[in-house]
Amino acid sequence: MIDDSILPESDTGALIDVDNVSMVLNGQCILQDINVQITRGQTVAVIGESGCGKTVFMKTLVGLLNPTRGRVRFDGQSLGQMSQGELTATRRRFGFVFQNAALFDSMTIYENVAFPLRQEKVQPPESDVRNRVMRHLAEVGLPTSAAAKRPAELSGGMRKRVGLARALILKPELVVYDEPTTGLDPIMSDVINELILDTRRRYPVTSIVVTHDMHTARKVSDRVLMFFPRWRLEPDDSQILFDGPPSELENAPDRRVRQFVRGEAGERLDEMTRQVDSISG
Ligand SMILES: Nc1ncnc2c1ncn2[C@@H]1O[C@H](COP(=O)(O)OP(=O)(O)OP(=O)(O)O)[C@@H](O)[C@H]1O
Repeated sequence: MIDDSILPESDTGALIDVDNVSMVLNGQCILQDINVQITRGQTVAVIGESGCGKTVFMKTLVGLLNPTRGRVRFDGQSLGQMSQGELTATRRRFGFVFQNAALFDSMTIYENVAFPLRQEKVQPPESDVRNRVMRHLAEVGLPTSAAAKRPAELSGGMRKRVGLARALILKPELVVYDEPTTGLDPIMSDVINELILDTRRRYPVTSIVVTHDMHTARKVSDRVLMFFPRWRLEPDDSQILFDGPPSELENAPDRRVRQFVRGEAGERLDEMTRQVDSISG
């Protein structure tokens, strides 16, 4: 890994500045020369076929993975140059909504939502914790009676809403949603989409939404990034095939983008058939 302190400072004013990032994992180049600036208040959907590097990109953005090359800056500060303490403090400005909600099974819903508050250096009084937990549960449309339950007693959609309440309780500046609607029926998916929009209406949060759900990408985002697997590109091709508003996806100049958003396999089917043929001899 190169020392990013030797790179010239050029603050772009973006909340997140992904500056020429490449990532090699197990000898395979997953991300190459990625440049993305995300301004405060934007909701960015990250789309692309399975294995193209969406999750690796998202983890690099929040400092869970260190890029092999380049740097990521949050609010002008390079994540790679932060001490562990600074990184932990910065991550407290992020909220994570995980695909499977990632709740603690042994804790009640109340304690799950209160969890980030319990990690604060200065513990707020219990009456304050209670007010905040109950308000956040109400904001995601969960009844008061849910507070005493355990995650196993709730439906998948309810658990996702608990995960959202927990992610928002510290009023994060950045919220990262990992497949927020996967596994939900269309109505519950739309409830989650509305909650994402509602959160943005309530305060100027910046959001990254990694999703396979084109309805979600179109509905909640004001910007879409479409990644393509690095190994299927020519060396000089950009790995981001689309960067623009969702309204322009349908008529994107790149055929691969149009095929993806319409759910058409196109030549991918031929490619896969050829791969199977070559394996089977
Ligand atoms: N920690 C890791 N170590 C080694 N390889 C990894 C690691 N994480 C991801 N990869 C590889 O990086 C590639 C991209 O993975 P990633 O999870 O980012 O894809 P994705 O676009 O999020 O896919 P999906 O939509 O299926 O979740 C895959 O080939 C994966 O095997």
